[in-house]
Amino acid sequence: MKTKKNRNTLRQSLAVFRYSGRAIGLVWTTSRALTIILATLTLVAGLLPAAIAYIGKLIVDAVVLSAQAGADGDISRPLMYVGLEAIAVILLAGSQRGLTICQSLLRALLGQRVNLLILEKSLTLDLKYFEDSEFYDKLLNARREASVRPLSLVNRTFGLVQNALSLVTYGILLVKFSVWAVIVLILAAMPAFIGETKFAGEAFRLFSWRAPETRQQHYLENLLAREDFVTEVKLYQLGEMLLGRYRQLFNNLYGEDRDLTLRRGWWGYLLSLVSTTAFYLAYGWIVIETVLGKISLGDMTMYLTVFRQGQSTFSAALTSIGGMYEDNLYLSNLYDFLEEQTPQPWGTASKGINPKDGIRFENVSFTYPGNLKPALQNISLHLKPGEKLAIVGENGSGKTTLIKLLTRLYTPDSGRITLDGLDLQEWDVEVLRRRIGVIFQNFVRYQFTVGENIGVGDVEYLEDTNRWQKAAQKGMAQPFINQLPNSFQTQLGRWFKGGQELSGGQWQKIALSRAFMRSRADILVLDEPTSAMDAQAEYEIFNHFRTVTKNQMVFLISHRFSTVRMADNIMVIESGKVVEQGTHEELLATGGQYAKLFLLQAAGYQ
Ligand SMILES: Nc1ncnc2c1ncn2[C@@H]1O[C@H](COP(=O)(O)OP(=O)(O)OP(=O)(O)O)[C@@H](O)[C@H]1O
Repeated sequence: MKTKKNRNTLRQSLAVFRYSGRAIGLVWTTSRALTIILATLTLVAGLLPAAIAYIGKLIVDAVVLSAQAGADGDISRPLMYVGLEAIAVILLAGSQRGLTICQSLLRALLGQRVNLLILEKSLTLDLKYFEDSEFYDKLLNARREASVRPLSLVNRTFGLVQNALSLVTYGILLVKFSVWAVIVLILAAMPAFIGETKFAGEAFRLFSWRAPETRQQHYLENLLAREDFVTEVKLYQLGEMLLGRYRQLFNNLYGEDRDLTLRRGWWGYLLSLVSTTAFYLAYGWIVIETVLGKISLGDMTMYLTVFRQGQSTFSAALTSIGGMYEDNLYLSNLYDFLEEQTPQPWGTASKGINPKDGIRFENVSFTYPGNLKPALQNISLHLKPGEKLAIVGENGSGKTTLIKLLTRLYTPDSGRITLDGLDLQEWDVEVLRRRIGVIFQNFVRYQFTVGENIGVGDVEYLEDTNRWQKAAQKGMAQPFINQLPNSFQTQLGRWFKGGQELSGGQWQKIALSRAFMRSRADILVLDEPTSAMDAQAEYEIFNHFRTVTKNQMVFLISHRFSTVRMADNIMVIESGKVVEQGTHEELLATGGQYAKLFLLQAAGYQ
């Protein structure tokens, strides 16, 4: 039982090195040359202190010998040793300076590398991961300190190797004095070593548990300090309440921090007393042996150096281990994130079986992860090339979800969606997405120029001013863009110098133009494209709609019936199910849900 416990404690302590290998691997792949230099300098810096201590002994012994010989004494030998020590000290200083330079260079390279790894991984992940709070915690943990922790671990690992080398060589020098002294010193060092690893582990667990609270804190900071929230925070007078929550979170976290810091400091001090006492007992022993004439003055000088430096090397090693554990555990978070399972490999098809078939939904059902109620149930529809479909339904009926399935942001739980006769899953997702132009309700307002805000609709032509203009014309954005100070070159948003803010409707025109920018796309998805536009703009879009989307299949979601009428076919959904389908005239004639809502809205205008 006891041995098992001991083994566990040992394993826990050795876990310090679990991620060191990976961190070194990361450094190795980041810059081989720097890793080799770092390793070499570490070796030199680790071995030289013992060599210097030994030369010190040679100096004293040679001096004593020469002094005893009086006037005939040999002065050249002690002086040669002094020269040798000077060279060793110069080398040591050089290697330490070299280590600092390597670390500075690596800091920049490694920070960039790890950040890139994290961002590249984020790109491969499905939308569902970003809606999952646990995943966010992982992402936050990985991104927090991504630029410093890996290098810190490498520095500490190498630092520890350097300290260990020094301690081992000190040990070798000391063995000559007494094996027992070495054994006692090692045993006396163990409690401090184990204590340090234990507290460092605790610090990490605290750090991981806290991810949700830290995320809440970041969120509150954002609410209080970002321009998109500030209007509402001021007008609803939320400032004090939000600050109160922020303070409360800090106080809770600080309480835990303070406890751990105090315990760690107190125990660290107590346990290090054990090793210090052992050190000084051994030191006293050496003094006695010298007085008794059992060892030379040179030996005593050497042991004196070994003890002084051994003590400080040992505490440096302990500090390294303490920090290393935290770095290590940070890396475990990072790898947790990087090794998050990516979705199964996507299909590879770039062409369908029957290009004239268009899009079909066959009995498609879908429930969001974590929800009980399906968002869509048994949806079937068919859209031939060039046809326009409007989807109508009350809030939460499943319209946007249908679009998310079509754009393959989510995968149906049952049934299938085909494009040109081929299941969406079989399509190469890049090819598929190139065929779709889309504007969502919560489109992104990039803090870029007007032109780029439209250009992002087709990154291949991001900077193509001709295409910007054509898209802006289709999206009804051209007239107001012409009035902006720098036309298409006007910087938008307030984050960067000279940025202009647009109105809600103007932004929507930019977003609509962005969808039209994807002129090669034959599927256009418009989720509430005109909800913020004035009546005139909407009327004009309505008039030109058929011409500008002539060859495109269009999915149009709108609560405005004036817009809905643009479509060939209208589908009414309720609680995730299709309840009516037909042309505007057909649905009016049926006198169902559509007719009811249409008449309701029309009555509002009379
Ligand atoms: N990311 C999500 N995770 C979990 N549930 C979701 C998510 N998005 C939507 N839902 C749920 O799925 C249902 C359908 O939502 P959807 O966004 O498709 O509605 P909608 O018809 O587009 O509504 P609106 O007219 O308000 O835009 C709703 O009950 C909603 O609560």
